[in-house]
Amino acid sequence: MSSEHPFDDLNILIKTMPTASAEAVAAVRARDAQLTKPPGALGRLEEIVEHLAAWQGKESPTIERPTVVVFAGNHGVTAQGVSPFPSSVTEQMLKNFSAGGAAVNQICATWGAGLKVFELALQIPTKDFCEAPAMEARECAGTVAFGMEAIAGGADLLAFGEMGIGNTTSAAAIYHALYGGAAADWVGRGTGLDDAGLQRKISAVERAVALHKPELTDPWEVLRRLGGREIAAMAGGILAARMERIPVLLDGYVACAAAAILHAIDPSTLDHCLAGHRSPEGAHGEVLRRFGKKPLLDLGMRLGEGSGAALAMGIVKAAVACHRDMATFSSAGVDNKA
Ligand SMILES: O=C(O)c1ccc[n+]([C@@H]2O[C@H](COP(=O)([O-])O)[C@@H](O)[C@H]2O)c1
Ligand SMILES: Cc1cc2nc[nH]c2cc1C
Repeated sequence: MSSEHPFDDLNILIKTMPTASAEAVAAVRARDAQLTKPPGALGRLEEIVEHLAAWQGKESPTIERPTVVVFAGNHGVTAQGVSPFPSSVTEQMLKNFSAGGAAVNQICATWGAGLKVFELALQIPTKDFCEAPAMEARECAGTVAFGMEAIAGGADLLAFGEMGIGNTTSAAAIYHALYGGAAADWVGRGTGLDDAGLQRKISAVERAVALHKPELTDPWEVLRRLGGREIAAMAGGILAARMERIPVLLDGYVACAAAAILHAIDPSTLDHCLAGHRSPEGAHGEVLRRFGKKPLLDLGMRLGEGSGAALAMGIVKAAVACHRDMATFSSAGVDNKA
């Protein structure tokens, strides 16, 4: 980050993003027409392969190193009584990820996907954004940059996930700041708040957005004031994936708050992303609608940790396997339609 304003380099990078390969999509469509099935019969699996080809820039897309990257952070806003779980769970879950005991470990193992987990200064929670900006500008931009570095390792499909007690309050505040309406439109029960807790959470989001409103002129400022480190790092990861032409599967309600920051800067920043799933938390469905993305899965999952996107990796792998390995009408001696 060499520029005067910590986010200037990111804005410049966004202006140089690669675009989709129309040639690769045309090649996929040509092969698809020869495969032993009625045209269009694999439905969205066909669109998935076109998406991968467009963004990998490959006529024959590959999923050899699917990887889930999870970032973890702690949140000062938990002081407002907005989560039923204590902040200690964030670090304890990191140990659980390392030991292979979390849900996302099992889902990744099922598909042979890699899992990388990064903790972001868990001992120093972000500031309570009901009282002050969550992060300093350099800290926030530096964490976005950390997220960009974290994708190194040769992945050909990425999903970004998070762990952070209190972070559904941060995500709700980001959505309320970006999209307006009432705080209650964007707030859900997170890990299972009761009615009184839900009212505290709505009040916290209302007060935070009202406090910061005059300064929320730029989406990066929304991230800095109302976000968390894991949300900043996911935004960096999504952006770096785009620069490396790696398609991304978006996870749930919290992961999409990172995507929403990028989308507010320039909607085309999410063109390389598919929505992995829809979480029942808050208004995730409405957020995906604003992105113009239809989720691959809708299984009532509201866990976070990248689990919904990780599960959708299996669908994506199957789509690629069909495209790559199905026989053609001529190779299998199957009569094509007249
Ligand atoms: O991503 C989602 O759709 C989602 C919905 C509800 C909860 N979570 C997870 O639950 C944690 C935050 O919940 P909370 O109630 O502490 O704000 C955090 O670790 C998230 O990964 C995640
Ligand atoms: C136990 C637990 C596991 C999680 N995984 C992601 N968020 C979580 C929140 C809790 C509380």
